[in-house]
Amino acid sequence: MGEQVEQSSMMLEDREQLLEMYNSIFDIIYNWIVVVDRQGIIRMINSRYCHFLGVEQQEAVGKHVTEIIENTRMHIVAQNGRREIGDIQQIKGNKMIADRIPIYQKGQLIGAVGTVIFKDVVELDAYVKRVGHMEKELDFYKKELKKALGTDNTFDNIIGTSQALQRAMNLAKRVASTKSNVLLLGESGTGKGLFASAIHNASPRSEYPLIKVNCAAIPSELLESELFGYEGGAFTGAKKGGKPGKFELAHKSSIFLDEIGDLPLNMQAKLLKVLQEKEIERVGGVKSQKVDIRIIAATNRNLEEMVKEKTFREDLYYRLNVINIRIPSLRERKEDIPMLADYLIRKTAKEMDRFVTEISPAAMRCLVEYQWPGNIRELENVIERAFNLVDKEAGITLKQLPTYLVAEQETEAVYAETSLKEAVEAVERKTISRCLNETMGNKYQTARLLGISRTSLYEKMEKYGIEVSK
Ligand SMILES: Nc1ncnc2c1ncn2[C@@H]1O[C@H](COP(=O)(O)OP(=O)(O)OP(=O)(O)O)[C@@H](O)[C@H]1O
Repeated sequence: MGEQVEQSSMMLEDREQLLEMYNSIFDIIYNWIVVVDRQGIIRMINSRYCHFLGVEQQEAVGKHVTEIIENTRMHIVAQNGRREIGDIQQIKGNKMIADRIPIYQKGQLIGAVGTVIFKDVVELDAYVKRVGHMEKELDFYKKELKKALGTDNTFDNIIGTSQALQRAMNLAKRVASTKSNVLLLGESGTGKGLFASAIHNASPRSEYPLIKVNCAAIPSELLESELFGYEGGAFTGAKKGGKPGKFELAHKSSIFLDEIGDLPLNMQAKLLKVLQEKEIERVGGVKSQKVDIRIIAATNRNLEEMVKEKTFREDLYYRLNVINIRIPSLRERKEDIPMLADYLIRKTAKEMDRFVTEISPAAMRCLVEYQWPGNIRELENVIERAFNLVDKEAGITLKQLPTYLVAEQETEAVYAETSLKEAVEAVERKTISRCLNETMGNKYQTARLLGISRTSLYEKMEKYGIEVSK
């Protein structure tokens, strides 16, 4: 008996909770809703609808629906039990789309529920079109902005299958979705910027643009206002309304601090404060503001050494070094060079609107053997230069590669996999370059040393694209 009482009181409690929940939903729902009984008396009406009608909820409930809502047919539906969907109803000068649905309980008609979905059909239509158009436009500009900022790269743009690169990529992919700060280490031109974009674009923050700062490129006296922004009148020459800094712009996004090793000590302290307090204050400002940012830092310097030498703050180093990814140099992954060269040739051909797609085996061999101190950026430059020298739709050969690059190779290595003609040309090219170096660019002496006429030397220099540096 006691158990039964307990059970039914629990059921009652459940019902009350359920009712309370339905009431809340009814009230917060975006649509405007009214419920009438069979006599057309309003039993429920949500506050949004009341607000539009300009009546109080308590005032409306209990009144006949015709007293509260113009042109209503709710009392008719509550009588005849026939649903009306999509009826146009004029209320307070607005055209509304009204749905009126009879309510039955155990087969008995007990009233009706009515909803009004938007205040004006024409406006709704125009609104939907406008929003759709704006969304498309926004998407377009987001993409364009990313392209313009060079931040539209994803992991698909990182070329290379070598183990060394794949290891770095796998780690980067794993950490992309986390909130952790990332430190990218690697020589200049290895792709640190590319990795930073790819990590950001694979993260939940990718809706917002990646903000880039090259710490080495901004004069130290401007760095603070660049990073933190300033209030109007903060200093002479300050913009009237002030200017947001890069940290502020990176709110909810990621900030790429390139060349972090070049950040002066005073700015290191300020950056540390941002990381600890997650707040920034504009130069000349009085109040601080919260920022939610993820830091992706990069450097080609040895930060550990710098910490030892006390030129880089140890506490900042640990904060930034939560995850560090070392990007291998091109020398450490020579097997990626052919694939990279092909990719860059295709990319350059597209950018320059040219049909060059081929590279001779000797030229490719030369690229693979070279030491690439400037890494992929240097490879990009070499390919772009070759495009400027190559005949219209011909392929790239040794002739279009810079002398320093070809001269570095052992001639045997060059002609081991090439045609006799190319091998002869490679030897000629190399010999001429060497002689020109020896004679410090003196063409008369070079021609004599080589036993050829000066005209012939000029012709060959032009053929091989050899230039004498002044
Ligand atoms: N694995 C790769 N695949 C394709 N392109 C690459 C790759 N790595 C780098 N690049 C390209 O090489 C160029 C140099 O890369 P990036 O600027 O990212 O190097 P970095 O390490 O940031 O250089 P720095 O230290 O000088 O700023 C860029 O144009 C980039 O797109």
